[in-house]
Amino acid sequence: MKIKVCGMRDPENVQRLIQEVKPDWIGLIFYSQSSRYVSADFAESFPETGIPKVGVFVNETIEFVLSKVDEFNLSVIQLHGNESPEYVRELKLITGKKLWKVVSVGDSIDWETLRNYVGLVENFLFDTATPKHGGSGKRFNWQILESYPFEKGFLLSGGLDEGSASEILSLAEKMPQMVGVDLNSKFEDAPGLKNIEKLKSFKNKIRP
Ligand SMILES: O=C(O)c1ccccc1NCC(=O)[C@H](O)[C@H](O)COP(=O)(O)O
Repeated sequence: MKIKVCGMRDPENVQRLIQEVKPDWIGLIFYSQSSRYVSADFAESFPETGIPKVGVFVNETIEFVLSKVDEFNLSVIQLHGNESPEYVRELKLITGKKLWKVVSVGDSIDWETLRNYVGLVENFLFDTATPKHGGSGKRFNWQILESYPFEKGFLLSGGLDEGSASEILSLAEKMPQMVGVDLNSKFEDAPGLKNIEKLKSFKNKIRP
């Protein structure tokens, strides 16, 4: 089970994360209305981690995404808005990067709508629907995922906390397509500042 820690931006906090937690991905949020927004000023102070960086974007222009891919040496582009399959196809052609499409989950999911993305993205990421797009700290009803009809991998997200570990492992047993989890606000002392002890404890539970 892979781990993405999202919403990082404090250089010292990033260093501790790399040394003590060693997640599989580090998420940087390029959505200006997020309290975890990574502005251009961070590019120079952001340490080179050796861990793949995932850039999170919400309905951005391709030019903006390209500029952040270059500035921050991003490995993965996470699309967290209403990006169409046509947009995703164009971005994939231009950047050649791995793309993750976020599915904002409310009461149900229309699997047919997702079918158009299957050949384009590396993974889906299921997160709780919220007007702020992400970082809500709220869980959705994971039972909805049990009818997931694709072989395509996905990450689970939305309000995951230390107490979620055993339920996550049970879900992963039922769903081999689940490649990882995305951790954010429930592991924070302040927006963009992660609690390293909580993350270590969660990682030990999920990958003892
Ligand atoms: O975290 C944010 O502030 C955010 C805002 C707008 C779009 C995406 C955002 N976060 C991206 C993520 O992938 C989060 O990890 C995901 O939404 C889960 O967050 P949480 O519910 O706090 O665990």
